[in-house]
Amino acid sequence: MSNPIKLTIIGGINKDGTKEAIDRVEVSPGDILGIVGPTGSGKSTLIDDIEQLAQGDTPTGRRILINDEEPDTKMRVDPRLKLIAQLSQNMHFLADMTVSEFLQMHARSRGKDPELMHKVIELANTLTGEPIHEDDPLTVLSGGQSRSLMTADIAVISDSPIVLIDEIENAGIKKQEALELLAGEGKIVVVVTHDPVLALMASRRIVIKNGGMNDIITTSTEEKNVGDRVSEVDNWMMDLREIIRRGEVVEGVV
Ligand SMILES: Nc1ncnc2c1ncn2[C@@H]1O[C@H](COP(=O)(O)OP(=O)(O)OP(=O)(O)O)[C@@H](O)[C@H]1O
Repeated sequence: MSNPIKLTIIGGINKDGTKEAIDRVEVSPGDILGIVGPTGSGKSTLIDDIEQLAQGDTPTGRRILINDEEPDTKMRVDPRLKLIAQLSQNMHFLADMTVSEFLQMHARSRGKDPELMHKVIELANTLTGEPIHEDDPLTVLSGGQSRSLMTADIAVISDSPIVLIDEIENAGIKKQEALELLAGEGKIVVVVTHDPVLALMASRRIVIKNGGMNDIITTSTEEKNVGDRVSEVDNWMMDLREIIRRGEVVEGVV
């Protein structure tokens, strides 16, 4: 498991240069934090600030603290320290190798047991309806398979304690399970989304307006229950899509 850390976002300025309403957000290991807001409001910009460990040197003027301290320069520039992993909608593999070769290589590069690849594939297959096989070439994986594999890879092999997720609405994966898997590993998960399954799984969500963190909403029990129901429907849709894709007949599921 990665070393658990605490993440703090110190507020900066809105697009018009005024101070943003929320001036401090603290996130603990295992927390899921949502980011919502209209198109163009500044959601991805907040994700970018976290990714870059901004220190007042981006247009927002925000600062990111790790364990209550300004991260040292090494942490900001050395990719091997890999504090942060990212998952996004447009995720495809370009490497000409098989799933098992890739996972073994990744495990070795992180000083881990290459046999962990079995666990990654097994977990990835709980997140997608289209099974992934060890010998599949990476380039033939569908979008859903790629994202499932990356999610399981981040959970099992990567040490990154923070995972940033930007819009995985049409992911083709069991989204609730994917987030639970990552947060269950003690990672901090920050997710930009309007998808009720994801937004309502977060314990809190930051509302972005005019470039700034305008509000922060704590998810109520009622919202959590709604989220669980939506997730069931979502998984059901995914299963149905898979049955239809395989050319089978939908029966006995109502
Ligand atoms: N606090 C800020 N100060 C100055 N510019 C900002 C600020 N926040 C966002 N911007 C700028 O506003 C534009 C839109 O931001 P961004 O792409 O983050 O929005 P978004 O909410 O992710 O949009 P979408 O929903 O379309 O993905 C960008 O050009 C970004 O640089």
